[in-house]
Amino acid sequence: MSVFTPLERSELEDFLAPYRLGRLRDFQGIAGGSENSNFFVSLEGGEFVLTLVERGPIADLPFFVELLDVLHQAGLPVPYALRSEDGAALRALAEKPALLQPRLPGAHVSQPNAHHCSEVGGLLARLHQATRTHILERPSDRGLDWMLREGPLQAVSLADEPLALLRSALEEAVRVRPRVAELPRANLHADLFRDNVLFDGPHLSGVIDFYNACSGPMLYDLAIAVNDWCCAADGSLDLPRTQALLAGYSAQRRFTTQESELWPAMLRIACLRFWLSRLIARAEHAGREVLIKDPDEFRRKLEVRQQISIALPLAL
Ligand SMILES: Nc1ncnc2c1ncn2[C@@H]1O[C@H](COP(=O)(O)OP(=O)(O)O)[C@@H](O)[C@H]1O
Ligand SMILES: N[C@@H](CCOP(=O)(O)O)C(=O)O
Repeated sequence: MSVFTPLERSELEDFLAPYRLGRLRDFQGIAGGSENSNFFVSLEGGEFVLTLVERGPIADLPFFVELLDVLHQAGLPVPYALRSEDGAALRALAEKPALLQPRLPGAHVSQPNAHHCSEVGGLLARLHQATRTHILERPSDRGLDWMLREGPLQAVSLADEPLALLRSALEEAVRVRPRVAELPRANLHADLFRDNVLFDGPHLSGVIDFYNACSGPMLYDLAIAVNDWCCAADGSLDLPRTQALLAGYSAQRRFTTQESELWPAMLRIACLRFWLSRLIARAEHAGREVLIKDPDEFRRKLEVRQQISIALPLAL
């Protein structure tokens, strides 16, 4: 599923005129994506992506626009919102909030190697460094409070074995919460999976889909990325890719002792977050034509994260 709101050429032309980017050459709906309607838009003035925001935290769109401006100004390859001639970043099309952004080059990498992971680690550290001194506050709507609220609700539909795993993950989340609150913070992407990163050859050329972005502990963002980019087929951590991602990150920001101590727990918390959100999405969208991601992928990852043998590299 991809385009929830089809567009007529004439309404798109009217919408695009105030950007002063020349005539519309072509446009097409983008097949990937599951939340919003996205279109590749080719104009005389260049290549763009139009997003119609269909769901999610619509009231927080000004936060996303501001964060992407900050990251763009810091030189990160992100899709900031273009302004129309009267300065508007957020406009409306087909009665939906609409944003026009530059189209970033590159393609998704489904089977990353250690080099890709090193680039992702470096990018994530730059994102954190660019925001940590002036954090734009936005609590995550999928943070620890949410996990502790949703976890017990999902528990009722689980068999004994996954239920025991879920209970122990929730108990750990309660135990470590006060220490997590003390970790160094910044703005987080909070969903830095392979399908949100573009590579142009070996070069990381884009990071997209900031709709989970929030403020919070940097270690959480790192755990989310490692859990997607550095896994073997059975969900366990692949040593060369994990070390490469951590080294790419720590080349730009040193880890603290507290982060090192909480690293194993944080990897499990990051599994819990996506296990729960996928369980909820599966129940909500059953039978509908919406991409449903497998919750059991993160149950398996959580199972194999009970023992963590790869430590955070600490500077001597
Ligand atoms: N700025 C961009 N530049 C290039 N491709 C993009 C851009 N924004 C989105 N895309 C493409 O559109 C797809 C869906 O975008 P995404 O933001 O993940 O949608 P959704 O919010 O619906 O999940 C991406 O996988 C990517 O291929
Ligand atoms: N990358 C996630 C999807 C994004 O999370 P959501 O809570 O916004 O649906 C995944 O692979 O599950």
